[in-house]
Amino acid sequence: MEPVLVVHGGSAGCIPCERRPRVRQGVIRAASLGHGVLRAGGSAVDAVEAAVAALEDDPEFNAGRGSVLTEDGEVEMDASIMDGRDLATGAVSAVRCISNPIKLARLVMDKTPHCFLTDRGAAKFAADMGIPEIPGEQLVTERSRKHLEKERQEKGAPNAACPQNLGTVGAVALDCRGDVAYATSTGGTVNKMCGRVGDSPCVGSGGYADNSIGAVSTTGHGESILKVNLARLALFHLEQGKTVEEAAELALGYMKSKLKALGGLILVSRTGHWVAKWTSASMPWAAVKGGKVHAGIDLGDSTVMDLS
Ligand SMILES: NC(=O)C[C@H](N)C(=O)O
Repeated sequence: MEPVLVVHGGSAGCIPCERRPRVRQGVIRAASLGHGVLRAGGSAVDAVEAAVAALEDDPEFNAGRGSVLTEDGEVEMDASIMDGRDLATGAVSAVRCISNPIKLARLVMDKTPHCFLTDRGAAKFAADMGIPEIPGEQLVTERSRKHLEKERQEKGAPNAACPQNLGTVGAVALDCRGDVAYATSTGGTVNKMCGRVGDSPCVGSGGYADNSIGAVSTTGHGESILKVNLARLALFHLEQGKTVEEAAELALGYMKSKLKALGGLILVSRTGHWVAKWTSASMPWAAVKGGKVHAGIDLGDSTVMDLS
């Protein structure tokens, strides 16, 4: 089976010109890294974890370092991962002071009888697993501080139709054995209440993976994505015989018509067809398949180059 790896860097409004090359490089680097895991014979789960961990380490994205801040000026992160072979899943929410929430979500999947740990319990589990605690400040960037400041001044309630929270990250993969997986990680929405949990750690909303259908990772207004179970909805349409493009369009279209909410998703089918689709102004994405890297940010700006 020809392996496929697709990543996204979050549905967004307009991305300022000076950031675009760094954002573009970030998604291409992560997709190439994840695809390298697949080429070396690694599993889809290992590949999506590696790709998302790379995006968490990149301060350009709203996940790990670079996460947006809560109303208290702190970083609280959510993440989830799923293995399409057996529907095994691991998720964490409201975690602080660790570099890679996606690695903790993976450990929840692999090492506990549970699917989802939160807050204090997740922190204790991280310590038990030997994950180093880092000062929360290390996750905070100048950009996220300014973003919170601006949001406080504007006192805007999160607007479903106008996503400004660039950067939730996600990956989907199909490996050489035909197994699929997804991973999604985020700092959530800027100025969110302490303890707010979004869609990203919720299986069925922030992502889904099932070997008999495919894998999907979503981004956008979390409360809306939760209400429509966006990830599972997209896979439902695929299961019903729609193409990956149609399934993505139908799921995002439903969320838009029902809730006036915008977002985006990446999807890979069990047969290796893939799509990156969004209804927001932009969504950085990159895909690697058959020696080619495809990437884009806005509608109609996608490029293809040889994998180096
Ligand atoms: N940008 C995002 O995708 C935000 C994320 N879906 C959340 O609401 O937590």
